[in-house]
Amino acid sequence: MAESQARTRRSAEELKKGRRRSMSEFQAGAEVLQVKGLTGGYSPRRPVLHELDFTVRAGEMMGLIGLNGAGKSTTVKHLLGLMAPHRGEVKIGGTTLEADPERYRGSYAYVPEAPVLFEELTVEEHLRLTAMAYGLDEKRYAERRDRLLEEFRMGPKRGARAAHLSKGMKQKVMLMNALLAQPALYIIDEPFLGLDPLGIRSLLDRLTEERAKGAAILMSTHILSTVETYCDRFMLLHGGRIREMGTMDEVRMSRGAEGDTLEEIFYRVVEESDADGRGA
Ligand SMILES: Nc1ncnc2c1ncn2[C@@H]1O[C@H](COP(=O)(O)OP(=O)(O)OP(=O)(O)O)[C@@H](O)[C@H]1O
Repeated sequence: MAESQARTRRSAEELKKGRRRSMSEFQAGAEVLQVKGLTGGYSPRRPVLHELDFTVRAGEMMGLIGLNGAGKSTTVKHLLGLMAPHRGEVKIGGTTLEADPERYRGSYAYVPEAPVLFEELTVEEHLRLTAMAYGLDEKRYAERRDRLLEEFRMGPKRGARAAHLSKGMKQKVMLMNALLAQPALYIIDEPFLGLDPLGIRSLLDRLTEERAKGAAILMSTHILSTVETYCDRFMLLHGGRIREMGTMDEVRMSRGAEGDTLEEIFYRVVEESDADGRGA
């Protein structure tokens, strides 16, 4: 146990080196994520992403959708700074990764599709680690922790080690960590995998609340009905290109597709893109 606490402290110190930017530092509507001309991928000779241009503003939820292999995860890897652009740039919190790595990394929380946890740490130790890393004071930490444990129905598991949690519970810990930190930008990859219906509802309610408080949210998912209901705007990637972007109304209007669902628009865009030879 002492060893796990020491590890918690060490990891927190590592994370704390950065200057964290919370969403309260951003004006409503400010462009928290700015992507300009991003061309990138795994080999400079064969880019996967082509000239992506988009922003996510404070107080906005953007859905990132596309078929398997469209380039969603590759886009996210570029945003996280795990891959360098071949051309173009990515700014988070007003800075590129090169210009100010600490501020850049401190401005977002990332929730991956597959949970990444310390097997030996308990649920509560994970939350405490995040609180230490983001410099939360004890009072605020305790308030947010208790609320999240209740909302995600994880109270009974607060003392359980990650190794002993179910798949969905592990995912909940990742989400609770992000929500505890309250960053300027949430980058969330397929958040609903493994969550039960109550967990999905809690997450959507909380994301809606965070957005109302000024958070910017980029959410990649295959659940189109959720994008249609909850996201302010969406971008549809196909073959590493943005083939549609905007609000549902904007896209319907520009395509003359009044009354169409996102699913109908999605199929049409994919068919058109394949027909003109620019598909995946
Ligand atoms: N590590 C890698 N090395 C080389 N190419 C890769 C690698 N990972 C993905 N790719 C390729 O990049 C392209 C985009 O893949 P990506 O994982 O970004 O798709 P995605 O939209 O996230 O798909 P999914 O919905 O299946 O998660 C695909 O052609 C894929 O084969």
